[in-house]
Amino acid sequence: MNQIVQIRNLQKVFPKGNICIAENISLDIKEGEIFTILGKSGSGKTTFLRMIAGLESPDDGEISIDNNIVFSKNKNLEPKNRKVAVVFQNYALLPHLSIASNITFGSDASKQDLEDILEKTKLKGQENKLPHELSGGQQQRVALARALINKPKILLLDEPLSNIDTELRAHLRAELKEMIKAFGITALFITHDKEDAFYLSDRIAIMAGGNILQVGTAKDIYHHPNDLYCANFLGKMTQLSSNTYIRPEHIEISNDGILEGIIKDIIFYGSFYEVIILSKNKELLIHSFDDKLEIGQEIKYIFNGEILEF
Ligand SMILES: Nc1ncnc2c1ncn2[C@@H]1O[C@H](COP(=O)(O)OP(=O)(O)OP(=O)(O)O)[C@@H](O)[C@H]1O
Repeated sequence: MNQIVQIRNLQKVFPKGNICIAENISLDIKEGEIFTILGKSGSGKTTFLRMIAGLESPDDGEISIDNNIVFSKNKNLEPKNRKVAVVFQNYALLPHLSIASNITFGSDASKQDLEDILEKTKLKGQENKLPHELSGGQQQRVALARALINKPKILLLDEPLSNIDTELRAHLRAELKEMIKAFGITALFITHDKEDAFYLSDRIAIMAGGNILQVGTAKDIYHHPNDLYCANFLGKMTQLSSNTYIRPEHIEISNDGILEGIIKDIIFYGSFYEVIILSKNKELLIHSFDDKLEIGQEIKYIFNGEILEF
C-alpha cells in the first residue's frame, strides 16, 4: 500500500505558555485507510490536523501529501493547494444556504461535479432544501459532499461526532464509515473517544502531550500497549504486582480455578457484568456474562489471557 501522507520530525511549540504541541512526530498514513489520532483533550490532536491542512504552521519538520512536499523549511503550501479537505465538528453547514450552495461553497466545481456528488452521497432531490430540513445523517452527508467535491487526496475529520447524542451518534458513525469506504478515500480522523476510534479505524495513533505514543490496529494497541499510559487509556485493568496488570476479560470465574475470592459487587452493563472480587485483600475486576452470580458468593478463578508487563 502506498504512503499517501508522510510526516517527518514535526515540531511545534506555542510560545504563549510554552506548550509543546508536537514533539518530533513522524508517521505515515497509507492510501485508503482510516487513520485515527486518539488522545485526551489538550493532547494536540486539533493542532496536528490543522498543520496537515495548512491552517497552522509547524516550527520544523516535513509533511508530504501524495508525494508532494507541502511543508518543509523552505515550503509552506496554502491549504487549497494541499489536496486536503476538512470536515469540521458539527459539520459547520451554513444555515441560510441551500444544500447545493453549501456543497459548492468556495469551490469551482462544475454542475456535473455537483450532480455526481449528490448522486454518490444519496442527496439527489435534497439540493434545494436548507440544512435544518435534513436529518442528522443527511447533514453529515452534505458535509462529506462539500469536502469531497474538490476530489481531495485525504479527508481530515475533526471530531465530527462529538456533541451528538448517543443514539444518533451510533447511526452517524456507521454511515460515516460506509461513506468513506465507498469513496475509497484516505481519512485522518481525530477523536478523544476510544469507541469511535475502535469502530472507524484501520489504524490508531495514541497521542499525549504532543507525542505519538503508539501506532497500530485497535487489536494491537489494546492487547500490546507500549506503556502503562496507553494500557490505562484503552481499557480497565487490575494491577497484580508492581509491574504486572491484567484486563477484566482475561480473568475467568471457574470451578477449575485454584485462586479463590469473594464477590464484593456486581455492576450490570447491559451486555455483560463487571464483577468486583476480593481476593487476598486485593480487588480484581472481572467481566462476565453469568447472570447467576451474587454478591457475597465465594468463587474460584483463573487467569485466561495475557498478563501485561510494564
Ligand atoms: N493558537 C494557540 N496558541 C496557544 N496555545 C494553543 C493554541 N491552540 C491550542 N493551544 C493549546 O495547545 C494545547 C493543545 O490544543 P489542541 O486543540 O491541539 O488539542 P486537542 O487534543 O485537539 O484538544 P481538544 O480536543 O480539547 O481540542 C491546549 O493546551 C491548547 O490550549
